[in-house]
Amino acid sequence: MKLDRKEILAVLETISIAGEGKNMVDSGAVQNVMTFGDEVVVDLTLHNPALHIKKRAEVDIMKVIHEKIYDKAKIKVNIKVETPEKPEIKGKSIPGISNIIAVSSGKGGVGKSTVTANLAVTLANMGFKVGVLDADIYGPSMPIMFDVERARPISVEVEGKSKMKPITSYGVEILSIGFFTSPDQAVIWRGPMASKALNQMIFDADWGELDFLLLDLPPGTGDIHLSIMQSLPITGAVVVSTPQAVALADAKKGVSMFMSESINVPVLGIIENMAYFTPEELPENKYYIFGHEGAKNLSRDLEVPFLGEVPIVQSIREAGDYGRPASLQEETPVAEAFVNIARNVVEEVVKRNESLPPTEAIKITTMAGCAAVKK
Ligand SMILES: Nc1ncnc2c1ncn2[C@@H]1O[C@H](COP(=O)(O)OP(=O)(O)OP(=O)(O)O)[C@@H](O)[C@H]1O
Repeated sequence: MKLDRKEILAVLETISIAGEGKNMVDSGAVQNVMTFGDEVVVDLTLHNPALHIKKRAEVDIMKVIHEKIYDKAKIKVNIKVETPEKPEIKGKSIPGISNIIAVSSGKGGVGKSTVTANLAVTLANMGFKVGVLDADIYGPSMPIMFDVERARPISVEVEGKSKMKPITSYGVEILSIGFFTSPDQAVIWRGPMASKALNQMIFDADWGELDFLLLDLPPGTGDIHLSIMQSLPITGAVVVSTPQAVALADAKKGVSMFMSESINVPVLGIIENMAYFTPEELPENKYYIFGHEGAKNLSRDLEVPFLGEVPIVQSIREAGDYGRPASLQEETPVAEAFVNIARNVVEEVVKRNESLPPTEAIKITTMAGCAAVKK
């Protein structure tokens, strides 16, 4: 059987590289196709070094040729990765902080702060050094969730400089924008103001050595996020969503914000909160009141890892209000859910650090009209 190069190109025009809109021929990913009898060699250039994207491209090419042209074709796919020059500036390195993980949600109220607090204590219990920076300027909730509402960070002298000392609770170092405002005071933060305050809480604080600094972002995808990501070298982002369609639509926007070319923060994965309701006394009974596996399906569609699910449990809400994250109650389904999520997050961070260079603070180049960015 003699394979025809043009026919091969035509079928490759029906598939695309994950995360790219155009088909792989029009996008320029297919550099060359050669045929020798029943053999095909496809040279592919990708811009994303992620292993799963390479694998998926290879599998798709083989499948489409086998299915549509010749089922016994011998196919070889040569993949070259060319990372495009990114519009990034070197971020100030933060001595001692190994990984900054932004926890975000497209929609408010989906449990982003609850997930951040529980993930933090779980990681700390696993032996990691963990900090939480509560950047939720619209409603900082870490002081309540960690029962340190009245605490005020003190200033300490570090190498001749005065630094803010984070508050420690349940083995986690915490700084919150809420420590500097009174609970009933409405503070209107503009992007640059908030990012200045956050910068101080990162660079002028005595965090010590941290394996993970979790950043509890405000909900949404506003210019405040761009300001924050412009000034901090974020390792990766985690997106929290509930399963219902309205939340998923916003989570999708959140993921695409991080993945957009101008922001380019790796998405470590999606966490499904309030995945199902389970009565404490009957943990086997699951009621999918907000829909079934919505966030899991979204992560499959967007080709980002699914990091795990958290049920709706009364004790999670009570523990949040009481100021002792629910996952501290060991050997409960909630604690197990967070151990699973924490393991997946660590695994994704390790993978990310192996496959990509350190994230630098991002210079936003396409922000015409955005109040947060001074040109
Ligand atoms: N899995 C859960 N089970 C029960 N209650 C939960 C769960 N997750 C969150 N909650 C509760 O839902 C409420 C909102 O959660 P949380 O404040 O974490 O949301 P958020 O997404 O951070 O909100 P915001 O938009 O203010 O940032 C809280 O009362 C919290 O205790």
